[in-house]
Amino acid sequence: MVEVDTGMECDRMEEPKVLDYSKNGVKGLVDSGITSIPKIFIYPSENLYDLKVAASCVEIPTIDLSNLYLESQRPKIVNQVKDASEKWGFFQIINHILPKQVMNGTMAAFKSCREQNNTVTYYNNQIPSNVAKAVNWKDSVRAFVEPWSGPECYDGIPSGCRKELMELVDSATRLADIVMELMSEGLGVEPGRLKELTCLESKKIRCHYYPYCPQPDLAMGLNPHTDKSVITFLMQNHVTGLQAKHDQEWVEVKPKDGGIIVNVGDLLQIISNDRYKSVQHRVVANSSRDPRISFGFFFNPGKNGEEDYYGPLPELVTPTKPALYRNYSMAEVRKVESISDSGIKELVNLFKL
Ligand SMILES: O=C(O)CCC(=O)C(=O)O
Ligand SMILES: [Fe+2]
Repeated sequence: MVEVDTGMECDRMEEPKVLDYSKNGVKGLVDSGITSIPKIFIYPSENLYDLKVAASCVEIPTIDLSNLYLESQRPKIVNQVKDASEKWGFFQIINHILPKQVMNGTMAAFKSCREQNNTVTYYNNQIPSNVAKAVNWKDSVRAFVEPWSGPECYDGIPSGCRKELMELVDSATRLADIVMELMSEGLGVEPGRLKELTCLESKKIRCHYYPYCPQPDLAMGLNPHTDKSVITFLMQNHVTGLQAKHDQEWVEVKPKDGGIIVNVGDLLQIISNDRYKSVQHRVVANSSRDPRISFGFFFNPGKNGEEDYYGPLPELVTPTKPALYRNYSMAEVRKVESISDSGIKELVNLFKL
């Protein structure tokens, strides 16, 4: 079963192929042998020009964490993280604490679950009609992990890879702690500052399966968006497709075995009072016969009360650099999230003063 909420007119949903799609996801359509894609996946022609933008040979920064605990090396690494977060909002870390066998093994387990059974519901775009250009060429599952939730929060994940994913989320959280320390130091505040704001406590997990697309120039794997999180970790298999926007160009994020892509979300742009930037990214439709697999781990503040306010860190607000955003509660963030999983700089625009 697939949940689709595109907010689009019904006539686009009336194609017979769409019925197949709702039974067994995008992968089901591909398995049925289609050679042309149903209309609901076709990007309107006025938006297609953007799909053609060639990525230049520029690459997102890669940061090697192997010498992190050598006192002489740490300032250099902090500086790299600061620079990448300010100028790119996107970087790849290597030689970190997550073993690549564990990451690759969990992605392989998810891939084989998608290919073997359909016992879970895959979701697709849940974005408002003014943003939804078309349904994305992918099948995804997700889990919301809150400080108060139990193991049932993983019920939406196929049982064949659930245990592996839960373990991976635990180790990724330990790594996020390290990355947030580096980012805090880069801002010139206490290393534990983001952790103290509970930014490691609430997590959203998305596992994506991007099947082969017979007409990749007409569809998108995932619409251009910025993440609403504080930070996001992305893991991807060997199939390319992810692109990040930098200097008005789409730059291909080349998969590195064992690498984890870190990106700044809207909430960190706000907390850092615009020092760090959330960055648009997208996934082009997969033209390779191999499916593209990716996991997104989104880290968010865990205090949800109407009275728990977040906003630019007071340490970063000065008479010459006043607060650029108002304070907000996570309840307000959740309201926006419940309407859209996607969108570009939605929270940044919403809380801007
Ligand atoms: O599949 C990817 O590499 C990107 C996923 C992503 O950006 C997201 O889920 O927000
Ligand atoms: Fe994203």
